[in-house]
Amino acid sequence: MAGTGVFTEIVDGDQVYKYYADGEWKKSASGKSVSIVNPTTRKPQYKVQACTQEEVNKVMEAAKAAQKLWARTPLWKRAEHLHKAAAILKEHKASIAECLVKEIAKPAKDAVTEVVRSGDLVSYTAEEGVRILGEGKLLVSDSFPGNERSKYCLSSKVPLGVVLAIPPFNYPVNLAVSKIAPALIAGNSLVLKPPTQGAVAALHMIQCFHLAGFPKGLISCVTGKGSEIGDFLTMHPGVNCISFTGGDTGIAISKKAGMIPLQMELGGKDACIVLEDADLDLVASNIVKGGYSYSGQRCTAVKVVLVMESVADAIVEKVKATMAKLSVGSPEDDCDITPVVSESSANFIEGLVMDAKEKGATFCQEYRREGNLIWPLLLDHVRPDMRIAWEEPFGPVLPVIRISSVEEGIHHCNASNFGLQGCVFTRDINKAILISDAMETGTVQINSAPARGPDHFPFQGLKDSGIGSQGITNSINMMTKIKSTVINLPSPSYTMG
Ligand SMILES: NC(=O)C1=CN([C@@H]2O[C@H](COP(=O)(O)OP(=O)(O)OC[C@H]3O[C@@H](n4cnc5c(N)ncnc54)[C@H](OP(=O)(O)O)[C@@H]3O)[C@@H](O)[C@H]2O)C=CC1
Ligand SMILES: O=C(O)[C@H](O)COP(=O)(O)O
Repeated sequence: MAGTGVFTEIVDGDQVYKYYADGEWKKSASGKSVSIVNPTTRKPQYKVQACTQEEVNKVMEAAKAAQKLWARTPLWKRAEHLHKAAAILKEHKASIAECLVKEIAKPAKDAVTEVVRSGDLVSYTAEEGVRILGEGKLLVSDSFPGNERSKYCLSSKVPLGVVLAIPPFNYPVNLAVSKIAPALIAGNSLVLKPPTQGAVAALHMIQCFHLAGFPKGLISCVTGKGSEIGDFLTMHPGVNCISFTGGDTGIAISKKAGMIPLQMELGGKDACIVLEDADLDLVASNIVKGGYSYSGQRCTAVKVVLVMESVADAIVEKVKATMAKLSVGSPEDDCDITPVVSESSANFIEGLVMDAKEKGATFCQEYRREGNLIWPLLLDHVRPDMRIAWEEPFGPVLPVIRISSVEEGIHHCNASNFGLQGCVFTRDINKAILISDAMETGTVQINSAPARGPDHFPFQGLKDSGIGSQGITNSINMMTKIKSTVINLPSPSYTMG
């Protein structure tokens, strides 16, 4: 159970979860806490410390000192620690999943899956790090005009220093470890600022890393509202790299952060283009899975369907029939559709729905909402003048735009300020490749809904969807810099003998 057994030390007598610094669980000197509201009950569920700027300063100092020693720790030993953390994480999947259910209303089975997936991600990162960080490059000077073979350049990857990780609410464990593990294997130290909704799950995950015996100060976790301590963290001179996943906040951070590497995974408006020759059953099941899993609260959710007019009626009917099988209710009951994360999020989604209603969209189901719970909704005959055609609801509401040519679909996709993923359904692989090339998104899925996983695949967004690329290998590389050592010979090496 959350906060008990090996997790007892992470919570104080007043049931406020502590923050983690210098290898210890601590209460903030602020004396203040931040309340986490359960999206289902809409009542306070947990409390976390509201850390102070002074506490952040101390964490940064400790992280800097610990990193110096960690960078000298053999790679295989760093990997060993990560494998241990992965095993402990999986061992405690039930307790961590319980927090995900209560804090972010993630359906019970998906919550367990998130933790197991996270353990696998940590192990894979340890293995990949051992492989790719052990490799370097040798260059000889005479491959460039005007040079003899008198210089040998050896380049290898070295850590950046202190990495600041800021994940979003929807995958507070998985999108935290996808930053923590690459940072650590590459020899960096790590400061985590978890999302407020999801902070307690993240603190449990950090305890698993603590139990794995990482050196003091190497990993820290400071809690508090992003709006209060976020700027102080992201503009802190002690930070050498920021890895952020979330919404528009990331755009603001990228403007404020100093001259340090940034990895930004932001929002999306993933389009699903359906051609006349597509397997319509496959399309319908992918639209429902892609559009409504975790109630549409995935950056990679299908967020607009662009379907050829000739098959639109058939697709809409099939999607409606599949949607009718979705269960709606509480995450504890493992329902498919659960309450969205907050009342403000539900209000925002409702605003998009009402705008579409006023402008004449066809409602395939009756709009229904109770508290934060919104029943899955498909909106047909959506037009470009409706907000839902462009904005990301992050909820179980999906617009269908009927198109008369593939070009129209590509045009709509590319007119978006987002460019995360997209998908195309057709039996014609040649067309699929041409459409994929034309879509301005970081990834295009052919005949499947968008998805980030498997976690070792490159994952990146164009335009307002991000900077850089994620995925295990890319994240490890991103959290290193190249160091060259040049051996200068007294005479060209091929002159001897
Ligand atoms: N491309 C991708 O991989 C993904 C993108 N997203 C996008 O994220 C959004 C939903 O997630 P959500 O958590 O609401 O996103 P937010 O951008 O609101 O928050 C993300 C994180 O940033 C923190 N934060 C808030 N303000 C600041 C600040 N000024 N400085 C630093 N950190 C800050 C938040 O903390 P706090 O909670 O305390 O406010 C949270 O940890 C959607 O737009 C979605 O598309 C989500 C998942 C994946
Ligand atoms: O935050 C998100 O929405 C995730 O990055 C999506 O991950 P998934 O596609 O594996 O669900």
